[in-house]
Amino acid sequence: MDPDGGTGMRIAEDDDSDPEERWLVLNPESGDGGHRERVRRLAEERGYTVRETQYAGHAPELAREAAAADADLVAAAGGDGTLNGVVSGLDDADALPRTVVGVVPVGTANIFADLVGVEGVEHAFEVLADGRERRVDLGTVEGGSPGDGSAALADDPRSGRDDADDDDSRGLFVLSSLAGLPAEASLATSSALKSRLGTVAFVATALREAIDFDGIHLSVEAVVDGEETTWEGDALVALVGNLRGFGPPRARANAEDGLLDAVIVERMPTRELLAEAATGDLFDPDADHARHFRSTSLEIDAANELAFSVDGERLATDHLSVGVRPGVLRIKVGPDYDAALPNPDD
Ligand SMILES: Nc1ncnc2c1ncn2[C@@H]1O[C@H](COP(=O)(O)OP(=O)(O)OP(=O)(O)O)[C@@H](O)[C@H]1O
Repeated sequence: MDPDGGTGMRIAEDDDSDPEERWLVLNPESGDGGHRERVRRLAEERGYTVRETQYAGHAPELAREAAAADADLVAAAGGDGTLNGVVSGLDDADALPRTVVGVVPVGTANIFADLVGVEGVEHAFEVLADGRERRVDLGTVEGGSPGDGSAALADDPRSGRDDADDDDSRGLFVLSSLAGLPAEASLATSSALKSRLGTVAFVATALREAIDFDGIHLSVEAVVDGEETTWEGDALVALVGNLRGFGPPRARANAEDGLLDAVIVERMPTRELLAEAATGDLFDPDADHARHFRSTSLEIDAANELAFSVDGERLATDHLSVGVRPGVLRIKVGPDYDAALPNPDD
């Protein structure tokens, strides 16, 4: 028998499956908070189910709701923290393979959106409708000894999770995890300052201002090309990037290579610090005081508990295991994504 039975059933089925289930998780507090009505209106006009975060740490729960509703597309309207929350919630629900993620940049710095070629709110909705899908890596972090409760991603009560205790010290990152001076400064500094200076300028400025920073004593083990590499010493910064624009283009992490880019800026005499910060060489892998590893996993041990910034959220621990899950995040990107992607061989 003709599978359509001559009734046009096939067409009807296609029609049923055609409308994508689109969700938008909207953080009304991101950035200057003035975007709420506009973003909601743009989303509702386009058929999105809109859910607003009511408190810090709510985004993962809303993303799990979206997954339970079989959403095909979940957009995060906020900054990098909101995107991280959405991705984490979808991962909790094992929904990453069947869900495309997007970002509507209304946060303070919107680093991820910039790096995937999303230029603003209206543009974000165009990209969500017509943009290409790419599969990018996700970074993973685990702090402290598993289950010892010594570390927690702040502001993330992971409400509604049965396994909250076990997972408190674990997390994902789409951008980077960093410790040291910029993390301390970034976690402590107002959004307004960050927004005024932009990330790289902010880091350089923080470094210039904080010449008294004592550094952090770290030992790092990284697996590079299957071989273990170690580094121990006093660092100003330890940065593990998945997709991040620190340093010159060749040092920028490529989120599609299955590798993490770690840069350690060693503690250095003040005069040299000022000179390198002024010329923007601080994160150049060829600079005297920088060490660069392209690696699949890292173990970072600190002498004392440190504040790591994981996509801008705080994780306090004295031991961080960092890993990568290649190509697990399906993301909508803008036309300039390829230009923003580094060529690691440049
Ligand atoms: N309704 C809410 N009230 C208070 N805090 C919230 C609320 N919803 C989310 N948050 C918190 O807001 C923070 C995330 O902010 P997000 O990173 O999205 O924006 P931002 O900090 O303005 O921007 P960026 O990360 O780009 O600098 C998270 O710590 C999250 O838990």
